[in-house]
Formats: sequence, C-alpha cells, structure tokens
Amino acid sequence: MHAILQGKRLIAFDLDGTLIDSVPDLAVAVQHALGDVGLPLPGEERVRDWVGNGAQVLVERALTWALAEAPGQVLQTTAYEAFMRHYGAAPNALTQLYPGVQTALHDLHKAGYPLVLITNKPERFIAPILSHFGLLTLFTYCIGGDTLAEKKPSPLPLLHVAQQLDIPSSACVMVGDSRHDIDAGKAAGFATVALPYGYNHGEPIEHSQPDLIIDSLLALTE
Ligand SMILES: O=C(O)COP(=O)(O)O
Ligand SMILES: [Mg+2]
Repeated sequence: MHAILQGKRLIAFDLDGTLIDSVPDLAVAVQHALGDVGLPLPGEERVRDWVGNGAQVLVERALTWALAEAPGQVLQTTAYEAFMRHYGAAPNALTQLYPGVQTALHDLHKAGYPLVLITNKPERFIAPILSHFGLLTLFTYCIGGDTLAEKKPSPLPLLHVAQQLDIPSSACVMVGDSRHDIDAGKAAGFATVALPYGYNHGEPIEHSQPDLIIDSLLALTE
C-alpha cells in the first residue's frame, strides 16, 4: 500500500473524472437539453470544463454560454429537467472506467478499507453507473451532490461519512480530480490525493496543493 494510507481507516472517492470518464455521456445529455430549448450546442470540450459543481451548475454554465447571459429561472428549470431525463436514459453509453480503477478498488476493498463515494453528481445516477461497472457493492456509503444540504467544496459530505462510520478525519483520505475535492478534503481534515487526468476547469490540479498526486489509482495499492 502507498505510504499515504499508513494509519488510514477510510478512503473517500470522487466519481466523475476520478473513477469514470463520464464527459462523453454528460455532453450528449447537455446537447440534447440545449437542442430541446432551441439553443446552439456547445460540443464535448466545452462541457468538460463545466463539470464539477453538480448538474444544476452544469446546465446553468451551458445556458450562459449559449445565451451569452445568465438564464432565467423558467429556462433553467426546463433545461435542467431535460438534461436529467436525457442523462438518466443513457448514463453509461459512452462512459468508461479510467485504467486501474477496477483493480485498485477491489484491492483496497480486499485490504479491508471502507470505501465511500462522494460525488457532486445527483444521487439518482450513482447506483446505475456503479452497478454497470460492478463496483456498487464495494462502497459502504454513496453521497450525491443533492444528498445533503451542501456539496463539495463544502467539507460537510466528508465529515458526514466520517461521523457515520465513527472514524476521525485524521484517519481519512479524499481522492479526487478537481479543486472541489481537494478543498473539501483539506477543510474536513482529510489527507488529499489528486488524479491529474480528470476535470478541473482546465486548471492543473497542482494549484490546489494536494498532499499527493498520482497518475493512476493503482499507485495507492502498489
Ligand atoms: O457532477 C459533477 O459536477 C461532478 O461530479 P464529481 O463530484 O463526481 O466530480
Ligand atoms: Mg470529479
């Protein structure tokens, strides 16, 4: 096991950009939603930079780009509902696990670590995606962006799971791809591990000064 796991008793993982490359399916759903309301389509590369603060903000960023101004509430609600419908219809069509994820999660689980998932993605999508990849049963807890009163970068979801499992923050690790994961981890008193291959609004994850940067989750188990 990697030295950062020494004395640790809980590992929390981010989902999008950390375990799964979900942007191709998110982009399809965003484009369908914008098409439904008669707006121009942004393309996958723009959508990549908009992921990270949950589905409402993703839709709001897409609408703001398409309109060149902030959307009104009615349009936001209509486009959000369309996005949720389209994404829910096909959350796994193009989504792939990043290399090493399957092996690393199974090895950490076998080694006895409780694994938890803390994503800003709406909760309803978590189980269909994790079970598609055979990973759902590895996780003790799954928290979505709409599960609790606050989402990352708030430390609340991290502190919530640590408290539920009665594990002190100093014995917990947050693993993620974006500044929201690292900021939440630091604010919760967790050790922080970053993956540089995900979605961080186009900014290098080094800027958030995580405790460790690894190229693949396999580095945790070696
Ligand atoms: O849905 C998002 O905006 C990002 O989700 P994540 O927290 O799993 O990266
Ligand atoms: Mg992420």
